[in-house]
Amino acid sequence: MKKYLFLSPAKLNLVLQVLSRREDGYHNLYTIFQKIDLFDEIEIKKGTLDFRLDFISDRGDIPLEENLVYKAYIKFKETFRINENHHIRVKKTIPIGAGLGGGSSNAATILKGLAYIYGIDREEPLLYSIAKSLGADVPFFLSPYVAAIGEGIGDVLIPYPSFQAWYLLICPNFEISTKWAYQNLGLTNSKNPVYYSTEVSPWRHPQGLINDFKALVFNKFPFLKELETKLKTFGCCAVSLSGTGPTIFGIFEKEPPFYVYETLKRTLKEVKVFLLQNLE
Ligand SMILES: C[C@](O)(CO)[C@H](O)COP(=O)(O)OP(=O)(O)OC[C@H]1O[C@@H](n2ccc(N)nc2=O)[C@H](O)[C@@H]1O
Ligand SMILES: Nc1ncnc2c1ncn2[C@@H]1O[C@H](COP(=O)(O)OP(=O)(O)OP(=O)(O)O)[C@@H](O)[C@H]1O
Repeated sequence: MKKYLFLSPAKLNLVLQVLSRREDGYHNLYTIFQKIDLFDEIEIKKGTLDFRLDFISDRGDIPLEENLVYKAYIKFKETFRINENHHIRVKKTIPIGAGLGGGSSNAATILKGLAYIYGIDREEPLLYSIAKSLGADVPFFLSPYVAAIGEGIGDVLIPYPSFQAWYLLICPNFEISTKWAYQNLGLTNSKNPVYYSTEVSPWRHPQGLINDFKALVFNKFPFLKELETKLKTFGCCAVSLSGTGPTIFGIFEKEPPFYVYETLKRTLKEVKVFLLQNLE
């Protein structure tokens, strides 16, 4: 029985602008995605007698039918007519519902992993269609890009440079529903995006790191605004919210901020703190 191990990375939205509402209930975006070195582990055992999913997470289980790993697995098997069974083990490290795209990344890793195992080209358009049907963030994780501009619902990808940085993440231990955030944004008019050049990092851009969910989310959870203010006092060159939150990240360009990391870990309660880098 053959066993394969895959890493499923998290993302940050360095920039997230919501431009217009669409007929299908989704929104058109201009976002900058960045993959970072925080990973879930996914092990796939091929040719087992039955199917099994072991989901190891400190937040408890997710009902099988709702798990994006299972959804991706079933869609892959149906599309490519695979009859074999598998045992899948997912070890979560990426906090769930944190704005880090963990579920979307797991789905894309299952698609990429099974494509590898069954010799299907990673560029196969059917893989992209499955990815899009699973969620707006999944195509980015399926793509080979470590950083990309996402347009459309986030699925139209243009490669973007992966600028070197240290990312200090603070992840409060509650979830923010993405659906709730989009529904409560109250977007009435369409707008044009602020475009970011590839010449300088987005945090060196004159407009800084725009995230259109900040006002909504900070208003509902003032604790996040406090975290942002605290991070700024530690001398990072920019601070923002990832996705619809609740993760707040600070950027340090030159030295790894070990002291700040240790201080925040020691003094903040009910949060997880990570010191990470961009994938290259
Ligand atoms: C917040 C982000 O993570 C930023 O990258 C994404 O925009 C959300 O991506 P996702 O979690 O993969 O989103 P999905 O699972 O496809 O959609 C969850 C809900 O978010 C809303 N949604 C999502 C993406 C988008 N471009 N417009 C939306 O309005 C929809 O109400 C949808 O019902
Ligand atoms: N394998 C999975 N890992 C994490 N969450 C999953 C998974 N499968 C389903 N989910 C569900 O998806 C929801 C969003 O989880 P996820 O960790 O992807 O959130 P997120 O990082 O906020 O996503 P995004 O930034 O894409 O909006 C959770 O409420 C969770 O129950």
